[in-house]
Amino acid sequence: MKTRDMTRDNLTTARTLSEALPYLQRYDDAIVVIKLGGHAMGSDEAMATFARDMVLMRQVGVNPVIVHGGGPMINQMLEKLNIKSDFVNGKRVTDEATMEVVEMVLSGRVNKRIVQAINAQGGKAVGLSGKDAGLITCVPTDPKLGFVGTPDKVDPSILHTLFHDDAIPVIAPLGAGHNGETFNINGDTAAGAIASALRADRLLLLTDVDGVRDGEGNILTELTASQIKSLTDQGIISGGMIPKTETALDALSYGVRGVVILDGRLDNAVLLELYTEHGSGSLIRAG
Ligand SMILES: Nc1ncnc2c1ncn2[C@@H]1O[C@H](COP(=O)(O)OP(=O)(O)O)[C@@H](O)[C@H]1O
Ligand SMILES: CC(=O)N[C@@H](CCC(=O)OP(=O)(O)O)C(=O)O
Repeated sequence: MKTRDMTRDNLTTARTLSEALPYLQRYDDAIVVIKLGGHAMGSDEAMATFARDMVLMRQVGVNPVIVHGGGPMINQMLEKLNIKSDFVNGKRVTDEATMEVVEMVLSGRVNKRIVQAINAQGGKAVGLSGKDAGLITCVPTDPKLGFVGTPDKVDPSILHTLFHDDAIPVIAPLGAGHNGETFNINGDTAAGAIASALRADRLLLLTDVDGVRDGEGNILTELTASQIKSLTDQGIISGGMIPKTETALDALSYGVRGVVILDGRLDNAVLLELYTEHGSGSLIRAG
């Protein structure tokens, strides 16, 4: 994507959609999948800025698809209900009671907060989960993780219908099982599966760090598959960063053009990545 005289300054000082719009080149029918992690969801003001960016992208012809997380919000609700929760390699061990809470929190409060924020900015957001319209069908990831699912089949036809109708899909990371179960999918994994099925131009993983760090704590602005493997083997990539880098490599192997792991708490994080010369965060490309 090229920039038309877009700088960080004129983007972040634009107060209204119409002030920012002239700086954004049209990019018709590009598909950009954005994973908004729970840690990247900030105040109502930060959510409004994110929502404004989504509406701007749609206005210049891009089809944004938002896949959200909500791990911290699930934790809060589980705590209130006195349900203990453990993670293995960044994935929540999910029994039946936990699954119920995960679905209520993700498909309910978290999904609708994003939908409402986008609609308040003049967009037409539609909230759904992977269970709607056969979007994501799952198989169990590992019997030890309970109802944690790995996407087995993704049918993105509902997303094309929404694009055609000028709508912005907002997707909660849940999937249907082959036997009527509900599965909890790590948000990054769900975003990667959707980006792959859509052959997206970009997958952006928004989180609470400014990229992937090496052993000395420096941000790696570009990363290769072999660096990811070596950093993971050394334990430098750990916890919640594991599903992100795994997702990046999978998505690239399915034809997604590039994956960026970046700080979603920055103002205009998505537009700065897509429209400024240097972008931000860690870019992972094929090859
Ligand atoms: N090498 C690394 N570089 C950067 N962050 C890392 C690394 N290894 C582990 N992390 C951790 O991964 C976290 C991001 O994952 P997670 O908490 O699951 O985010 P989100 O909720 O946004 O999906 C960071 O806050 C950081 O603590
Ligand atoms: C299987 C699994 O771990 N699912 C996640 C789904 C939410 C998520 O991914 O949220 P973040 O992106 O905010 O971390 C969970 O239960 O927390």
